[in-house]
Amino acid sequence: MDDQTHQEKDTRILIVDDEASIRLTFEMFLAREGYGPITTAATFSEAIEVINSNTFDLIISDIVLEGERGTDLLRKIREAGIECPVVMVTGFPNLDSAAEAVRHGAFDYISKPVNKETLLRFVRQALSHWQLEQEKKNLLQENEKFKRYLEAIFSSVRDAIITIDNDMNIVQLNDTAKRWLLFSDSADDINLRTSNRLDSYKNEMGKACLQDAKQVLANKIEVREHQVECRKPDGNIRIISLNAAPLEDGQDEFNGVVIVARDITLPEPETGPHTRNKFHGYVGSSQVMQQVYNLIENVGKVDTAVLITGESGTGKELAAEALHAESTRRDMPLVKVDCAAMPEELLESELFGHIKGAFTGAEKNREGRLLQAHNGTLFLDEIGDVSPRMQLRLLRFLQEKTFTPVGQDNPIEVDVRIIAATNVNFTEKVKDGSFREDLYYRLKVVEIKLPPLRDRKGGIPILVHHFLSMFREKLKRNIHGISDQAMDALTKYSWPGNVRELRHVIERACVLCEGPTISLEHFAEEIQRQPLHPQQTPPTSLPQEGRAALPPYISERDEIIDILKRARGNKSKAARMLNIDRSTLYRKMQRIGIAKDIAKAPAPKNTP
Ligand SMILES: Nc1ncnc2c1ncn2[C@@H]1O[C@H](COP(=O)(O)OP(=O)(O)OP(=O)(O)O)[C@@H](O)[C@H]1O
Repeated sequence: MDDQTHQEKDTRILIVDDEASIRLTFEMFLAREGYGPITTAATFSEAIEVINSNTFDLIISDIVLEGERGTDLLRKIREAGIECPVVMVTGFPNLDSAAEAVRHGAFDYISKPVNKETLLRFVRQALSHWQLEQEKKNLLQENEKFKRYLEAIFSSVRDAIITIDNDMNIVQLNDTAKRWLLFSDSADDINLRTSNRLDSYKNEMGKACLQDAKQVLANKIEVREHQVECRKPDGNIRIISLNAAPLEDGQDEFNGVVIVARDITLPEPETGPHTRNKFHGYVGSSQVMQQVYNLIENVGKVDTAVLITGESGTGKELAAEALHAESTRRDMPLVKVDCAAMPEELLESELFGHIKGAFTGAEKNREGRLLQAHNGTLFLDEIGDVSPRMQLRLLRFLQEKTFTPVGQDNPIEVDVRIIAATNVNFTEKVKDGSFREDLYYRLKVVEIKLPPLRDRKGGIPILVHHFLSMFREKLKRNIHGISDQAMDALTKYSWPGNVRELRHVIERACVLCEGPTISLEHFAEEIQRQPLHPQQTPPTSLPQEGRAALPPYISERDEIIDILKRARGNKSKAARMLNIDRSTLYRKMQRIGIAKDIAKAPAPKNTP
């Protein structure tokens, strides 16, 4: 340390000695070197008094003070919380007590007689030591403050943050991360169950973190936007997007991985507080899907016939599976028959069975599907297409609970629950006489109507993420997300093939996608075209009036703001232009965060 440093002003030194000559000499030596202000005290009590009312950078004290001991003074100094260095001055007979003073925290001791050079050398050393101590203390305080600041950020962000060392030990994780790793919304059990090994967390979040951490540790490069479905204990799923990056210190030392995860689940419109976004094989949380789930749950338990209606690909087979799973018959067989897939005679023996020799080619007895479904459920898909003769046979079975295999005389009694599905308009068929009205009512004791996907477009993002996760796993692709434009196109497309078509589109995109993000180019032309040619969008979307002047890739938010402006803030008119009802418009505005007064902004100049 440079001497000059301590010879500058404001080096406050206290000299305690009962010999006036020593006090004076020391003061003179030090003052000449530029130290100061210098205070002197002749007695123990005088020293205590000045120590209590001043601060010092250095105290030089005789070890013997007219009956009192310098070591007592040292004790008093430390008790008062004063940390500056204390140098003891001692004569030969007191060397032991001086050494003891050092053990109790004195910086050092100087043996008498003390010449100028020795004194100055000790003073320099003590002060530079003191300065180093002060710097260390300030640094520690700064570090402590910074740590607390980081901890505050760490615990107040809604994202989950986890840091992991090179051996997969969790170094730090915030409360959100704990909750997601433990699937618990209760903070109470967090501390009880947390482990510091990342691989001990076996839920989707834990597995995804582990996978990303391994990848970062192996390649030392970032993993971005890894999206996973995480199931909460209540059955709801959240879409979590993970970013994992190498944890490096300033010197390019690799210290592990930092993972930041964010819940990117998009709220579906019309969801309430007790909504489910997953039910058996279904994904979706719109109001209409809630009704479907509730109906399946309630009807599942009763043994009535159920008719499931809906366009192709809306999930009718899923409904049949869910109904069976909800029923008391769940451990018995669910037998499925696609009535449209075979001609009448084949269907008859498929359903009712036949005995050997019943017709040409019937070489042995065949057990029908009805018999196979005994005590279980028979799912008759595409029931709208069956012939009048088969309709009559089915009606008899529903009335009598018995059937007769082809070529047999004796009826067989079975206990089978019938679930039928159709994608044709039954009322038309009944009206034109191609389907028996009596059978229709027998089948339709309860009807479950599945909405086309174009009528519940809010459900598209969650389905997209669901299928993305599914095919990422299945095809072993490293796809992490989907671009906004691609998602926009998917939500604008009319989906004539409903969820099945969406599933195929995502599967195809995953096959074609070589990078981490699905984008427009991975879709067929008719889907890509959507945002650029809004007139291609389904009839339930914007009518021409609202669309004509909208730019390409317009978002739902821009679309609504634009229409609200055109309607000069009149929500009923805007809702009409958007082809939705007023309450849906309000909900959308609330969800997307459009302030009510935005609508009052002046209409664009080019609007009529
Ligand atoms: N809400 C949904 N969530 C997740 N997957 C769904 C949903 N609806 C349908 N699917 C999936 O879409 C595909 C088609 O569903 P399903 O076979 O049940 O439709 P369907 O109405 O019976 O069709 P079709 O009338 O053509 O037989 C299946 O892979 C099914 O798992």
